[in-house]
Amino acid sequence: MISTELLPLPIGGEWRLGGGDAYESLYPATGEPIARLKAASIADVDEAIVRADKAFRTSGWAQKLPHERAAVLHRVAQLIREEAETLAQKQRLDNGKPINETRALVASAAGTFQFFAAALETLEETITPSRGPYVTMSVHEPMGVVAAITPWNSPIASEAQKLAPALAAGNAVIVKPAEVTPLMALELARLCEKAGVPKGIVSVLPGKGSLIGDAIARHPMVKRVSFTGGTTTGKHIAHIAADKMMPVSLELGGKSPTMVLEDADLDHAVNGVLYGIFSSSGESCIAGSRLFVARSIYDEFVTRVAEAAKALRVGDPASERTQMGPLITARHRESIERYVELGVSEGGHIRTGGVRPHGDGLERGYFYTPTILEGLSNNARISQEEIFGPVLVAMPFDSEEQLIEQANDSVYALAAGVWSRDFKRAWRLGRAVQAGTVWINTYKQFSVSTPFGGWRDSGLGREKGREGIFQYMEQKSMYWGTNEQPLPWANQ
Ligand SMILES: NC(=O)c1ccc[n+]([C@@H]2O[C@H](COP(=O)([O-])OP(=O)(O)OC[C@H]3O[C@@H](n4cnc5c(N)ncnc54)[C@H](O)[C@@H]3O)[C@@H](O)[C@H]2O)c1
Ligand SMILES: O=S(=O)(O)c1ccc(CO)cc1
Repeated sequence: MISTELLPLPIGGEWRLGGGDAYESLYPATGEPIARLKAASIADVDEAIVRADKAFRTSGWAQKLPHERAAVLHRVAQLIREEAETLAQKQRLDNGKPINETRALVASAAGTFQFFAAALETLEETITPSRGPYVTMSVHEPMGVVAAITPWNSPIASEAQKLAPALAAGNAVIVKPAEVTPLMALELARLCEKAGVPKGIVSVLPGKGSLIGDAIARHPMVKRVSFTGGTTTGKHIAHIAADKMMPVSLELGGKSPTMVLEDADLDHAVNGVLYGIFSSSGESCIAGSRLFVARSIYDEFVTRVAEAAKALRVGDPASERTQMGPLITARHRESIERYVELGVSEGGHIRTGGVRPHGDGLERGYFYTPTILEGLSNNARISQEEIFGPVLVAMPFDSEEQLIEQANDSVYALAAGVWSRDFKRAWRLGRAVQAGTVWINTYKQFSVSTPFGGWRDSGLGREKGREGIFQYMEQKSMYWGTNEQPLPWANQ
């Protein structure tokens, strides 16, 4: 247990208990409580937002010069690094990811603050070509109060990805973490305050999405929502945004194809396919959950992937040897089990996995074995719907045309992988596949300097990259008259 005390929340500049129901955050590896807190209430939502608006207008945060705000963000990055191990251990307890993964997430959060500090400090406004006796400039202003609504699968990284650019842009930020993983947002708010972000600029409101997330998105003072989560919730938020005429960015689900051609480096590809689907227990929006393999190498390749999947070390997230931890909740594991049953009822057969592992105390947590299904078409429901777990559907393909048609036959278009030694074929497929991110001879690599986002039901807008800061700014064009020449109606 991290603390037996109820954890206070930063609400409008004050750390106090939420006004909602008390609940416990559970360690997915054992089901034991690790923290207790009271969720935010609707009254907390209003208070946090009204105070955030005041802090935006009066605290001087928005008026700081870029290098001054950047210095504060650099301090946040430094504080994250100073507390990296404690944060990584807390993140492990909060969502059950193996410690090696949570260390990487914490490092990426620090890198994100550093990157957006640099993006802010080097941001240049534009002088546009003049078409008259004036100089025209395009400048950017902060929006006011913006909201970050995040999922449970990579909390510190998802939250830093929104908080850092939103703060860099000069806004006040309301963070709504997933109910089951509230700890990292609380830690980031604490570190922001310690680094010099004024009180009231960052509030954290954990609680039920349909209540607290919904109320935040609907609040008239919230000027933008940056949302990461499921497509159904994303569409709901898009409707709210349409009613308010509010810009919104949506990082949603995926069902990403990985394509292995007969000329691929098979050792490398086996490893890439495994990592693509089974790291983070498959609880990853960009999980490579549909595997297409050239028919001539299909049997050999899938046999190698299945053998390697069986050998993955599933277990204690605290151990550095562990490759796959538990799933987030018992309920989520049940949903994955139902999908696997559905796959079998649709005619698929389980090549490996499909069960809960036993021994070493694993029965206490929400563990599931790495699972591969075969014998299904790309039209099967489990080939089309996001499972968000360690379940791979393997399918052979006969031609590049058929491969592209099937890879693109999905409502999702978040990411894709191509494995081939032939540069021209890899290029052709990489260009033809519809996805926000394509990895060639690698998978699940991220860089904060590269834009990320999805097409179709996988989302709207892009996070990260230098342009990521513009999500949180309004654009303004300014015309400066340069001579005394009268306007057409002068003296009339
Ligand atoms: N594209 C990406 O970058 C990315 C990254 C990680 C996860 N995801 C997606 O996230 C999903 C898994 O996360 P999840 O189960 O937490 O998603 P979710 O949509 O259930 O919840 C995400 C967040 O939205 C809140 N929420 C839920 N209902 C809401 C409502 N009616 N109004 C406002 N807020 C609401 C939740 O409390 C949570 O904070 C998967 O679909 C995954 O693909 C996408
Ligand atoms: O793999 S995931 O944890 O789902 C994830 C989180 C954030 C991003 C965006 O950089 C991509 C993948």
